Amino acid sequence: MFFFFRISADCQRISHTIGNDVHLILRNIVQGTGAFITLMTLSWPLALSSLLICSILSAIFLIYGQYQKKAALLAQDSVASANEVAQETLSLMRSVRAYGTEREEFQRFKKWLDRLAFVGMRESVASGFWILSFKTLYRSTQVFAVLLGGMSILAGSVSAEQLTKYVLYCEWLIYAAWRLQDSMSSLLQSIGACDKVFQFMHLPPSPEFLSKGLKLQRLTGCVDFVNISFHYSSRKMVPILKNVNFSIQANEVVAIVGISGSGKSTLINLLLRLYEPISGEIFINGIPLKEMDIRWLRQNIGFVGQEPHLFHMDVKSNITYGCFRSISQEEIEFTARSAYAHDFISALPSGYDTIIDDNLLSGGQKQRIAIARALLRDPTILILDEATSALDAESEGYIKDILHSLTEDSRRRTVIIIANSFHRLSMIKAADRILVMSDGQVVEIGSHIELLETNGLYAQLFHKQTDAPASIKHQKEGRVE
Ligand SMILES: Nc1ncnc2c1ncn2[C@@H]1O[C@H](COP(=O)(O)OP(=O)(O)OP(=O)(O)O)[C@@H](O)[C@H]1O
Repeated sequence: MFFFFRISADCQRISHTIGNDVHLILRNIVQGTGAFITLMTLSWPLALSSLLICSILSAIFLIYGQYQKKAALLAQDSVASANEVAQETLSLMRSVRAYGTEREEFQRFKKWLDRLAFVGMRESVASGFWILSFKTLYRSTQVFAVLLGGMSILAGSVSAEQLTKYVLYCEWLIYAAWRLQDSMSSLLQSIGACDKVFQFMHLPPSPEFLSKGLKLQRLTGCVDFVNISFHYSSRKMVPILKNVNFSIQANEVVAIVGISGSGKSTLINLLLRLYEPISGEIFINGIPLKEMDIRWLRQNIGFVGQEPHLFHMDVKSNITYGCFRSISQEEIEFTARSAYAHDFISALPSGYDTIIDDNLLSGGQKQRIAIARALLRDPTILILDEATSALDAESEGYIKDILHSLTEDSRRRTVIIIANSFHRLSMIKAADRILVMSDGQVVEIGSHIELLETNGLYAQLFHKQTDAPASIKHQKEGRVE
Protein backbone atom coordinates (compact mmCIF):
# COMPACT_ATOMS: atom_id res chain seq x y z
CA MET A 1 0.00 0.00 0.00
CA PHE A 2 2.89 2.35 0.87
CA PHE A 3 4.38 1.58 -2.52
CA PHE A 4 1.07 2.41 -4.21
CA PHE A 5 0.85 5.80 -2.47
CA ARG A 6 4.48 6.53 -3.36
CA ILE A 7 3.94 5.63 -7.02
CA SER A 8 0.80 7.77 -7.36
CA ALA A 9 2.45 10.79 -5.65
CA ASP A 10 5.58 10.35 -7.79
CA CYS A 11 3.60 10.11 -11.03
CA GLN A 12 1.73 13.32 -10.18
CA ARG A 13 5.06 15.02 -9.67
CA ILE A 14 6.44 13.79 -13.00
CA SER A 15 3.39 15.04 -14.89
CA HIS A 16 3.74 18.44 -13.17
CA THR A 17 7.42 18.65 -14.13
CA ILE A 18 6.83 17.71 -17.74
CA GLY A 19 3.95 20.19 -17.99
CA ASN A 20 5.66 23.15 -16.33
CA ASP A 21 9.42 22.89 -16.14
CA VAL A 22 10.70 21.37 -19.37
CA HIS A 23 9.56 24.24 -21.64
CA LEU A 24 10.85 26.82 -19.12
CA ILE A 25 14.26 25.16 -19.18
CA LEU A 26 14.38 25.28 -23.00
CA ARG A 27 13.20 28.91 -23.10
CA ASN A 28 15.82 30.08 -20.61
CA ILE A 29 18.64 28.23 -22.38
CA VAL A 30 17.75 30.07 -25.62
CA GLN A 31 17.37 33.42 -23.84
CA GLY A 32 20.62 33.06 -21.86
CA THR A 33 22.64 32.01 -24.94
CA GLY A 34 21.26 34.98 -26.94
CA ALA A 35 22.09 37.41 -24.12
CA PHE A 36 25.63 36.02 -23.78
CA ILE A 37 26.35 36.31 -27.54
CA THR A 38 25.10 39.92 -27.51
CA LEU A 39 27.26 40.71 -24.46
CA MET A 40 30.30 39.24 -26.23
CA THR A 41 29.74 41.55 -29.20
CA LEU A 42 29.50 44.51 -26.81
CA SER A 43 32.58 43.83 -24.71
CA TRP A 44 34.14 40.43 -24.13
CA PRO A 45 35.73 41.29 -20.69
CA LEU A 46 32.31 42.41 -19.41
CA ALA A 47 30.67 39.30 -20.94
CA LEU A 48 33.19 37.01 -19.26
CA SER A 49 32.70 38.71 -15.90
CA SER A 50 28.92 38.05 -16.23
CA LEU A 51 29.71 34.46 -17.10
CA LEU A 52 31.85 34.20 -13.97
CA ILE A 53 28.90 35.33 -11.85
CA CYS A 54 26.67 32.75 -13.55
CA SER A 55 29.30 30.07 -12.79
CA ILE A 56 29.38 31.02 -9.10
CA LEU A 57 25.57 30.81 -9.10
CA SER A 58 25.76 27.35 -10.71
CA ALA A 59 28.27 26.14 -8.10
CA ILE A 60 25.98 27.26 -5.26
CA PHE A 61 23.08 25.67 -7.06
CA LEU A 62 24.90 22.33 -7.37
CA ILE A 63 25.14 22.08 -3.58
CA TYR A 64 21.60 23.32 -3.10
CA GLY A 65 20.26 20.98 -5.83
CA GLN A 66 21.77 17.91 -4.15
CA TYR A 67 20.12 18.90 -0.89
CA GLN A 68 16.80 19.49 -2.62
CA LYS A 69 16.90 16.05 -4.22
CA LYS A 70 17.31 14.39 -0.84
CA ALA A 71 14.66 16.61 0.77
CA ALA A 72 12.18 15.77 -2.00
CA LEU A 73 12.75 12.06 -1.43
CA LEU A 74 12.09 12.43 2.29
CA ALA A 75 9.02 14.59 1.67
CA GLN A 76 7.52 12.08 -0.80
CA ASP A 77 8.13 9.25 1.67
CA SER A 78 6.43 11.18 4.45
CA VAL A 79 3.40 12.06 2.29
CA ALA A 80 3.04 8.44 1.19
CA SER A 81 3.32 7.16 4.77
CA ALA A 82 0.80 9.72 6.06
CA ASN A 83 -1.63 8.73 3.27
CA GLU A 84 -1.13 5.09 4.09
CA VAL A 85 -1.97 5.64 7.78
CA ALA A 86 -5.07 7.65 6.83
CA GLN A 87 -6.23 5.00 4.37
CA GLU A 88 -5.59 2.17 6.84
CA THR A 89 -7.40 3.97 9.67
CA LEU A 90 -10.42 4.75 7.54
CA SER A 91 -10.68 1.25 6.11
CA LEU A 92 -10.25 -0.34 9.56
CA MET A 93 -12.55 2.19 11.23
CA ARG A 94 -14.51 -0.50 13.06
CA SER A 95 -11.39 -1.95 14.71
CA VAL A 96 -10.10 1.53 15.56
CA ARG A 97 -13.40 2.42 17.26
CA ALA A 98 -13.78 -0.95 18.95
CA TYR A 99 -10.28 -0.68 20.48
CA GLY A 100 -10.63 3.06 21.20
CA THR A 101 -7.36 3.85 19.42
CA GLU A 102 -8.50 7.04 17.64
CA ARG A 103 -5.93 9.13 19.53
CA GLU A 104 -3.08 6.69 18.72
CA GLU A 105 -4.03 6.66 15.04
CA PHE A 106 -4.14 10.45 15.04
CA GLN A 107 -0.65 10.53 16.60
CA ARG A 108 0.61 8.05 14.01
CA PHE A 109 -0.74 10.30 11.23
CA LYS A 110 0.64 13.43 12.93
CA LYS A 111 4.10 11.86 13.26
CA TRP A 112 4.42 11.75 9.47
CA LEU A 113 2.99 15.23 9.03
CA ASP A 114 5.47 16.56 11.61
CA ARG A 115 8.28 14.94 9.69
CA LEU A 116 6.95 16.49 6.48
CA ALA A 117 6.78 19.92 8.17
CA PHE A 118 10.37 19.54 9.42
CA VAL A 119 11.64 18.61 5.95
CA GLY A 120 9.61 21.49 4.46
CA MET A 121 11.08 23.97 6.94
CA ARG A 122 14.65 22.93 6.22
CA GLU A 123 13.91 23.10 2.52
CA SER A 124 12.57 26.67 2.94
CA VAL A 125 15.71 27.74 4.82
CA ALA A 126 17.91 26.26 2.06
CA SER A 127 15.79 27.96 -0.57
CA GLY A 128 16.15 31.27 1.36
CA PHE A 129 19.95 30.96 1.21
CA TRP A 130 19.80 30.22 -2.48
CA ILE A 131 17.65 33.31 -3.21
CA LEU A 132 19.89 35.44 -0.95
CA SER A 133 23.01 34.32 -2.85
CA PHE A 134 21.37 35.11 -6.16
CA LYS A 135 20.13 38.55 -5.15
CA THR A 136 23.47 39.49 -3.57
CA LEU A 137 25.46 38.41 -6.62
CA TYR A 138 23.04 40.03 -9.05
CA ARG A 139 22.87 43.38 -7.27
CA SER A 140 26.65 43.43 -6.78
CA THR A 141 27.05 42.90 -10.53
CA GLN A 142 24.81 45.86 -11.22
CA VAL A 143 26.74 48.09 -8.79
CA PHE A 144 30.01 46.83 -10.22
CA ALA A 145 28.84 47.41 -13.82
CA VAL A 146 27.63 50.95 -13.11
CA LEU A 147 30.87 51.82 -11.30
CA LEU A 148 33.14 50.25 -13.90
CA GLY A 149 30.96 51.45 -16.82
CA GLY A 150 30.77 54.99 -15.37
CA MET A 151 34.54 55.11 -15.11
CA SER A 152 34.86 53.79 -18.68
CA ILE A 153 32.38 56.43 -19.95
CA LEU A 154 34.42 59.13 -18.22
CA ALA A 155 37.59 57.74 -19.79
CA GLY A 156 35.76 57.73 -23.16
CA SER A 157 36.36 54.02 -23.87
CA VAL A 158 32.66 53.03 -23.56
CA SER A 159 29.59 54.93 -24.72
CA ALA A 160 26.50 55.46 -22.52
CA GLU A 161 24.49 53.38 -25.03
CA GLN A 162 26.93 50.46 -24.68
CA LEU A 163 26.71 50.62 -20.88
CA THR A 164 22.88 50.64 -20.94
CA LYS A 165 22.89 47.67 -23.32
CA TYR A 166 25.37 45.85 -21.09
CA VAL A 167 23.29 46.35 -17.93
CA LEU A 168 20.17 45.18 -19.80
CA TYR A 169 21.70 42.07 -21.37
CA CYS A 170 23.58 41.24 -18.20
CA GLU A 171 20.20 41.20 -16.40
CA TRP A 172 18.82 38.94 -19.12
CA LEU A 173 21.74 36.53 -18.80
CA ILE A 174 21.73 36.34 -15.01
CA TYR A 175 17.95 36.05 -14.80
CA ALA A 176 17.96 33.33 -17.47
CA ALA A 177 20.65 31.47 -15.47
CA TRP A 178 18.63 31.86 -12.29
CA ARG A 179 15.33 30.73 -13.82
CA LEU A 180 17.13 27.88 -15.54
CA GLN A 181 18.52 26.72 -12.22
CA ASP A 182 15.15 27.20 -10.55
CA SER A 183 13.47 24.96 -13.13
CA MET A 184 16.39 22.55 -12.86
CA SER A 185 15.87 22.45 -9.10
CA SER A 186 12.21 21.54 -9.63
CA LEU A 187 13.33 18.90 -12.14
CA LEU A 188 15.88 17.55 -9.66
CA GLN A 189 13.22 17.43 -6.96
CA SER A 190 11.01 15.40 -9.28
CA ILE A 191 13.87 13.09 -10.22
CA GLY A 192 14.62 12.59 -6.52
CA ALA A 193 10.99 12.06 -5.71
CA CYS A 194 10.40 9.74 -8.66
CA ASP A 195 13.18 7.40 -7.68
CA LYS A 196 10.65 4.68 -6.87
CA VAL A 197 8.87 5.03 -10.24
CA PHE A 198 12.18 4.62 -12.06
CA GLN A 199 13.13 1.65 -9.86
CA PHE A 200 9.75 0.13 -10.70
CA MET A 201 10.15 0.81 -14.43
CA HIS A 202 13.58 -0.82 -14.45
CA LEU A 203 12.38 -4.02 -12.79
CA PRO A 204 12.84 -6.87 -15.26
CA PRO A 205 9.72 -8.96 -15.98
CA SER A 206 9.70 -12.39 -14.32
CA PRO A 207 11.49 -15.00 -16.44
CA GLU A 208 8.29 -17.06 -16.69
CA PHE A 209 6.64 -14.23 -18.65
CA LEU A 210 9.62 -13.79 -20.96
CA SER A 211 9.81 -17.38 -22.19
CA LYS A 212 7.10 -18.77 -24.41
CA GLY A 213 6.08 -22.03 -22.84
CA LEU A 214 3.95 -24.96 -23.88
CA LYS A 215 0.19 -24.70 -24.37
CA LEU A 216 -1.39 -28.13 -24.26
CA GLN A 217 -4.36 -29.14 -26.36
CA ARG A 218 -6.04 -30.57 -23.32
CA LEU A 219 -5.25 -30.19 -19.65
CA THR A 220 -6.41 -33.16 -17.63
CA GLY A 221 -5.57 -31.71 -14.23
CA CYS A 222 -3.19 -34.27 -12.75
CA VAL A 223 -0.58 -32.64 -10.53
CA ASP A 224 2.68 -34.09 -9.16
CA PHE A 225 4.94 -32.52 -6.57
CA VAL A 226 8.32 -34.30 -6.66
CA ASN A 227 10.85 -33.62 -3.88
CA ILE A 228 9.78 -30.02 -3.51
CA SER A 229 11.73 -27.89 -1.05
CA PHE A 230 11.17 -24.18 -0.61
CA HIS A 231 11.99 -21.15 1.51
CA TYR A 232 10.93 -17.53 1.03
CA SER A 233 13.81 -15.27 -0.05
CA SER A 234 13.04 -12.91 2.85
CA ARG A 235 13.65 -15.78 5.34
CA LYS A 236 16.29 -17.96 3.74
CA MET A 237 17.13 -19.76 6.98
CA VAL A 238 13.54 -20.97 7.50
CA PRO A 239 12.64 -23.96 5.32
CA ILE A 240 8.91 -23.82 4.57
CA LEU A 241 8.56 -27.01 2.48
CA LYS A 242 10.88 -29.98 2.96
CA ASN A 243 11.02 -32.66 0.26
CA VAL A 244 7.31 -32.67 -0.38
CA ASN A 245 6.05 -35.52 -2.58
CA PHE A 246 2.46 -36.17 -3.61
CA SER A 247 0.31 -36.72 -6.67
CA ILE A 248 -3.21 -35.58 -7.44
CA GLN A 249 -5.10 -37.50 -10.12
CA ALA A 250 -7.18 -35.81 -12.81
CA ASN A 251 -10.69 -34.94 -11.54
CA GLU A 252 -9.78 -35.84 -7.99
CA VAL A 253 -11.02 -33.74 -5.05
CA VAL A 254 -8.19 -33.34 -2.55
CA ALA A 255 -8.27 -31.51 0.75
CA ILE A 256 -5.02 -30.24 2.27
CA VAL A 257 -5.30 -30.03 6.03
CA GLY A 258 -2.84 -28.92 8.69
CA ILE A 259 -2.31 -26.41 11.42
CA SER A 260 -1.77 -22.76 10.54
CA GLY A 261 1.71 -22.11 9.15
CA SER A 262 2.36 -25.71 8.04
CA GLY A 263 2.83 -24.58 4.42
CA LYS A 264 -0.53 -25.29 2.76
CA SER A 265 -0.87 -21.93 1.00
CA THR A 266 2.80 -22.07 0.01
CA LEU A 267 2.08 -25.28 -1.94
CA ILE A 268 -0.57 -23.36 -3.86
CA ASN A 269 1.78 -20.40 -4.42
CA LEU A 270 4.20 -22.81 -6.06
CA LEU A 271 1.47 -24.46 -8.13
CA LEU A 272 0.37 -21.03 -9.41
CA ARG A 273 4.07 -20.36 -10.07
CA LEU A 274 4.05 -17.23 -7.94
CA TYR A 275 7.33 -18.58 -6.54
CA GLU A 276 9.87 -21.11 -7.85
CA PRO A 277 10.80 -24.15 -5.73
CA ILE A 278 14.38 -24.23 -4.40
CA SER A 279 14.67 -27.86 -5.45
CA GLY A 280 12.40 -30.53 -6.92
CA GLU A 281 9.91 -30.28 -9.76
CA ILE A 282 6.17 -29.75 -10.13
CA PHE A 283 4.49 -31.53 -13.04
CA ILE A 284 1.08 -30.86 -14.55
CA ASN A 285 -0.12 -33.47 -17.04
CA GLY A 286 3.37 -34.96 -16.65
CA ILE A 287 5.01 -31.79 -18.01
CA PRO A 288 7.30 -29.67 -15.80
CA LEU A 289 5.47 -26.55 -14.68
CA LYS A 290 8.34 -24.30 -15.74
CA GLU A 291 8.03 -25.47 -19.35
CA MET A 292 4.41 -24.39 -19.62
CA ASP A 293 3.03 -21.07 -20.81
CA ILE A 294 2.27 -19.41 -17.52
CA ARG A 295 -0.58 -17.18 -18.74
CA TRP A 296 -2.30 -20.10 -20.45
CA LEU A 297 -1.86 -22.28 -17.37
CA ARG A 298 -3.28 -19.65 -15.02
CA GLN A 299 -6.29 -19.27 -17.30
CA ASN A 300 -6.97 -22.96 -16.67
CA ILE A 301 -6.66 -22.68 -12.91
CA GLY A 302 -9.47 -21.19 -10.81
CA PHE A 303 -8.56 -19.76 -7.43
CA VAL A 304 -10.82 -18.63 -4.60
CA GLY A 305 -8.88 -17.20 -1.68
CA GLN A 306 -9.58 -16.71 2.01
CA GLU A 307 -10.58 -13.07 1.70
CA PRO A 308 -11.89 -12.55 -1.78
CA HIS A 309 -11.49 -8.88 -2.55
CA LEU A 310 -14.05 -7.80 -5.07
CA PHE A 311 -13.42 -4.98 -7.52
CA HIS A 312 -15.25 -1.66 -7.34
CA MET A 313 -17.33 -2.64 -10.36
CA ASP A 314 -20.83 -4.04 -10.81
CA VAL A 315 -21.63 -7.57 -9.65
CA LYS A 316 -21.81 -8.86 -13.24
CA SER A 317 -18.31 -7.56 -14.08
CA ASN A 318 -16.99 -9.09 -10.88
CA ILE A 319 -18.37 -12.49 -11.86
CA THR A 320 -17.06 -12.30 -15.43
CA TYR A 321 -13.68 -10.92 -14.32
CA GLY A 322 -10.78 -12.62 -16.14
CA CYS A 323 -13.11 -14.51 -18.51
CA PHE A 324 -12.26 -13.38 -22.01
CA ARG A 325 -15.01 -15.13 -24.04
CA SER A 326 -18.44 -13.59 -24.62
CA ILE A 327 -20.81 -14.49 -21.82
CA SER A 328 -24.60 -14.16 -21.81
CA GLN A 329 -26.66 -12.88 -18.88
CA GLU A 330 -28.29 -16.35 -18.62
CA GLU A 331 -24.89 -17.99 -18.21
CA ILE A 332 -23.92 -15.49 -15.49
CA GLU A 333 -27.18 -16.12 -13.62
CA PHE A 334 -26.85 -19.88 -14.00
CA THR A 335 -23.34 -19.75 -12.52
CA ALA A 336 -24.48 -17.44 -9.71
CA ARG A 337 -27.24 -19.95 -8.89
CA SER A 338 -24.66 -22.75 -8.75
CA ALA A 339 -22.70 -20.70 -6.22
CA TYR A 340 -25.89 -19.91 -4.28
CA ALA A 341 -25.39 -16.23 -4.98
CA HIS A 342 -28.32 -15.50 -7.32
CA ASP A 343 -30.92 -14.83 -4.62
CA PHE A 344 -28.99 -12.21 -2.70
CA ILE A 345 -27.70 -10.61 -5.93
CA SER A 346 -31.29 -10.30 -7.21
CA ALA A 347 -32.25 -8.58 -3.94
CA LEU A 348 -29.56 -5.89 -4.40
CA PRO A 349 -30.84 -2.43 -5.48
CA SER A 350 -29.82 -2.86 -9.15
CA GLY A 351 -29.40 -6.65 -9.16
CA TYR A 352 -26.42 -7.73 -11.26
CA ASP A 353 -25.69 -4.09 -12.17
CA THR A 354 -25.19 -3.02 -8.55
CA ILE A 355 -21.79 -1.46 -7.99
CA ILE A 356 -19.95 -3.25 -5.21
CA ASP A 357 -18.47 -1.14 -2.47
CA ASP A 358 -16.82 -2.10 0.80
CA ASN A 359 -19.85 -2.39 3.06
CA LEU A 360 -22.41 -3.68 0.62
CA LEU A 361 -21.84 -7.43 1.02
CA SER A 362 -21.01 -9.77 3.86
CA GLY A 363 -17.82 -11.85 3.77
CA GLY A 364 -19.84 -14.96 2.87
CA GLN A 365 -21.62 -13.17 0.02
CA LYS A 366 -18.31 -11.96 -1.36
CA GLN A 367 -17.02 -15.53 -1.22
CA ARG A 368 -20.05 -16.80 -3.13
CA ILE A 369 -19.43 -14.20 -5.87
CA ALA A 370 -15.78 -15.27 -5.97
CA ILE A 371 -16.88 -18.91 -6.29
CA ALA A 372 -19.25 -17.93 -9.14
CA ARG A 373 -16.31 -16.18 -10.83
CA ALA A 374 -14.20 -19.32 -10.55
CA LEU A 375 -17.05 -21.52 -11.82
CA LEU A 376 -17.66 -19.32 -14.86
CA ARG A 377 -14.09 -19.78 -16.01
CA ASP A 378 -14.72 -23.52 -15.92
CA PRO A 379 -11.14 -24.24 -14.84
CA THR A 380 -9.53 -27.66 -15.10
CA ILE A 381 -7.95 -27.19 -11.69
CA LEU A 382 -9.88 -25.34 -9.01
CA ILE A 383 -8.19 -24.21 -5.81
CA LEU A 384 -10.29 -23.22 -2.81
CA ASP A 385 -7.99 -21.71 -0.18
CA GLU A 386 -10.21 -21.53 2.91
CA ALA A 387 -12.76 -20.34 0.39
CA THR A 388 -15.78 -21.00 2.55
CA SER A 389 -14.42 -19.66 5.84
CA ALA A 390 -16.65 -16.57 5.76
CA LEU A 391 -19.84 -18.43 4.88
CA ASP A 392 -22.28 -18.10 7.76
CA ALA A 393 -23.86 -20.96 9.65
CA GLU A 394 -26.97 -20.70 7.52
CA SER A 395 -24.84 -21.20 4.42
CA GLU A 396 -23.22 -24.31 5.89
CA GLY A 397 -26.00 -26.31 4.32
CA TYR A 398 -25.05 -24.89 0.93
CA ILE A 399 -21.47 -26.00 1.14
CA LYS A 400 -22.11 -29.53 0.03
CA ASP A 401 -24.28 -28.25 -2.79
CA ILE A 402 -21.67 -25.70 -3.82
CA LEU A 403 -19.04 -28.40 -3.77
CA HIS A 404 -21.33 -30.58 -5.85
CA SER A 405 -21.66 -27.71 -8.37
CA LEU A 406 -17.90 -27.51 -8.52
CA THR A 407 -17.33 -31.21 -9.06
CA GLU A 408 -20.49 -32.54 -10.70
CA ASP A 409 -19.90 -35.24 -13.27
CA SER A 410 -20.68 -33.11 -16.31
CA ARG A 411 -17.96 -30.62 -15.31
CA ARG A 412 -15.45 -32.88 -13.57
CA ARG A 413 -12.32 -31.10 -12.57
CA THR A 414 -9.47 -31.39 -10.14
CA VAL A 415 -10.38 -29.56 -6.95
CA ILE A 416 -7.85 -28.69 -4.24
CA ILE A 417 -9.39 -27.56 -0.96
CA ILE A 418 -7.18 -25.92 1.66
CA ALA A 419 -8.55 -26.12 5.18
CA ASN A 420 -6.88 -25.13 8.41
CA SER A 421 -9.82 -26.02 10.61
CA PHE A 422 -12.57 -28.58 10.76
CA HIS A 423 -15.31 -25.95 10.83
CA ARG A 424 -16.15 -26.90 7.27
CA LEU A 425 -15.99 -30.60 7.91
CA SER A 426 -18.45 -31.29 5.09
CA MET A 427 -15.90 -29.88 2.60
CA ILE A 428 -13.07 -32.00 4.00
CA LYS A 429 -15.18 -35.18 4.17
CA ALA A 430 -16.32 -34.68 0.58
CA ALA A 431 -12.72 -34.93 -0.64
CA ASP A 432 -11.58 -38.17 -2.29
CA ARG A 433 -8.30 -37.91 -0.37
CA ILE A 434 -6.93 -35.74 2.40
CA LEU A 435 -3.28 -34.63 2.61
CA VAL A 436 -2.19 -33.76 6.12
CA MET A 437 0.64 -31.23 6.41
CA SER A 438 2.86 -30.62 9.37
CA ASP A 439 5.94 -28.40 9.51
CA GLY A 440 6.39 -28.23 5.74
CA GLN A 441 5.92 -31.95 5.08
CA VAL A 442 3.05 -34.17 3.98
CA VAL A 443 2.76 -36.56 6.93
CA GLU A 444 -0.46 -38.46 6.17
CA ILE A 445 -2.60 -39.19 3.12
CA GLY A 446 -5.98 -40.93 3.08
CA SER A 447 -9.74 -40.54 3.27
CA HIS A 448 -11.46 -39.08 6.33
CA ILE A 449 -12.32 -42.53 7.71
CA GLU A 450 -8.88 -44.01 6.94
CA LEU A 451 -7.11 -41.12 8.66
CA LEU A 452 -9.33 -41.33 11.73
CA GLU A 453 -8.58 -45.05 11.95
CA THR A 454 -4.82 -44.38 11.66
CA ASN A 455 -5.16 -42.25 14.79
CA GLY A 456 -2.33 -39.92 13.72
CA LEU A 457 -2.09 -36.14 13.43
CA TYR A 458 -5.34 -35.84 11.46
CA ALA A 459 -7.28 -37.72 14.11
CA GLN A 460 -5.68 -35.60 16.84
CA LEU A 461 -6.56 -32.34 15.08
CA PHE A 462 -10.04 -33.60 14.31
CA HIS A 463 -10.77 -34.60 17.92
CA LYS A 464 -9.18 -31.46 19.33
CA GLN A 465 -11.28 -29.18 17.17
CA THR A 466 -14.54 -31.04 16.99
CA ASP A 467 -14.61 -32.05 20.65
CA ALA A 468 -13.77 -28.57 21.95
CA PRO A 469 -17.32 -27.20 21.98
CA ALA A 470 -18.55 -30.32 23.73
CA SER A 471 -15.91 -30.11 26.46
CA ILE A 472 -16.65 -26.40 26.99
CA LYS A 473 -20.33 -27.26 27.30
CA HIS A 474 -19.55 -29.98 29.82
CA GLN A 475 -17.37 -27.61 31.82
CA LYS A 476 -20.19 -25.08 31.89
CA GLU A 477 -22.46 -27.78 33.21
CA GLY A 478 -19.90 -28.49 35.97
CA ARG A 479 -18.84 -31.88 34.61
CA VAL A 480 -15.18 -32.84 34.79
CA GLU A 481 -13.82 -35.12 32.06
N1 LIG B 1 5.67 -14.10 1.67
C1 LIG B 1 6.22 -14.71 2.72
N2 LIG B 1 7.44 -14.38 3.13
C2 LIG B 1 8.03 -15.01 4.17
N3 LIG B 1 7.45 -16.00 4.87
C3 LIG B 1 6.20 -16.36 4.51
C4 LIG B 1 5.52 -15.74 3.41
N4 LIG B 1 4.30 -16.33 3.28
C5 LIG B 1 4.22 -17.26 4.24
N5 LIG B 1 5.35 -17.28 4.97
C6 LIG B 1 5.68 -18.19 6.08
O1 LIG B 1 5.61 -19.51 5.58
C7 LIG B 1 5.04 -20.39 6.53
C8 LIG B 1 3.94 -21.18 5.88
O2 LIG B 1 2.92 -20.26 5.51
P1 LIG B 1 1.62 -20.73 4.74
O3 LIG B 1 0.79 -19.52 4.49
O4 LIG B 1 2.01 -21.56 3.57
O5 LIG B 1 0.95 -21.67 5.84
P2 LIG B 1 -0.53 -22.20 5.89
O6 LIG B 1 -0.45 -23.59 6.37
O7 LIG B 1 -1.24 -21.96 4.61
O8 LIG B 1 -1.13 -21.24 7.02
P3 LIG B 1 -2.64 -20.71 7.15
O9 LIG B 1 -3.50 -21.92 7.28
O10 LIG B 1 -2.61 -19.89 8.41
O11 LIG B 1 -2.93 -19.89 5.93
C9 LIG B 1 4.59 -19.53 7.70
O12 LIG B 1 5.55 -19.66 8.73
C10 LIG B 1 4.60 -18.12 7.17
O13 LIG B 1 4.98 -17.22 8.17
